Amino acid sequence: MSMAMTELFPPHHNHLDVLLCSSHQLQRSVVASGEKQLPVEYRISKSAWLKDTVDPMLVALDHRIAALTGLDVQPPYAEYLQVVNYGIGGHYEPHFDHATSPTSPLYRMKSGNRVATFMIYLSSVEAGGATAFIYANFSVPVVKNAALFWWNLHKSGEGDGDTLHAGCPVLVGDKWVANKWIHEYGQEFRRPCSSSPKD
Ligand SMILES: O=C(O)CCC(=O)C(=O)O
Ligand SMILES: [Fe+2]
Repeated sequence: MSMAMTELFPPHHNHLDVLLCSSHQLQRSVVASGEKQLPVEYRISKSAWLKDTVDPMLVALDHRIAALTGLDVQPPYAEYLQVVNYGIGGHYEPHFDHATSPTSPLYRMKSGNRVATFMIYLSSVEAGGATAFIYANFSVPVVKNAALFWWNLHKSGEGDGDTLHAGCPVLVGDKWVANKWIHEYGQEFRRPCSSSPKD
């Protein structure tokens, strides 16, 4: 598994605060379960999906993500931005971002599986809330304006088990993140396939 961490904007810039205005759209988060999307006790947060048309900031953000990753993030090659808010005790237990079953609702976009995750921290927190990579054995603290990027799939298209990760419980504070999930289709010439299981 390879991962990159970047600073999307300098730490005290508030470019992304406009995304917090999505709060009126926030609803209890769901997860893909079989063919459905359901609220579950292992993901306690609220989230909202933001189309690029909501604010020009989102178009600029897409351009920044495309420049940093070299990937095509236009729909349907990537999902809309998902803004997530965790209160005290909010968490997301260990999971994969990619689909692990062929009947997953993640395939409804007809652009393949989630090849990569670009996750932005929109806030810091006073305590707790780190993103923990269970098998890779490290965790990333919540630092406002930092972003994480990782590949969920090997170049063969197989899921990478080392990407199992969790959002640890928030102990003090209010945690905001945004996810941009990038799909396999559209990236064929940007991240070519390989039949080697190691790539
Ligand atoms: O909140 C985090 O640190 C992780 C979030 C996450 O893994 C997800 O939304 O899929
Ligand atoms: Fe995740």
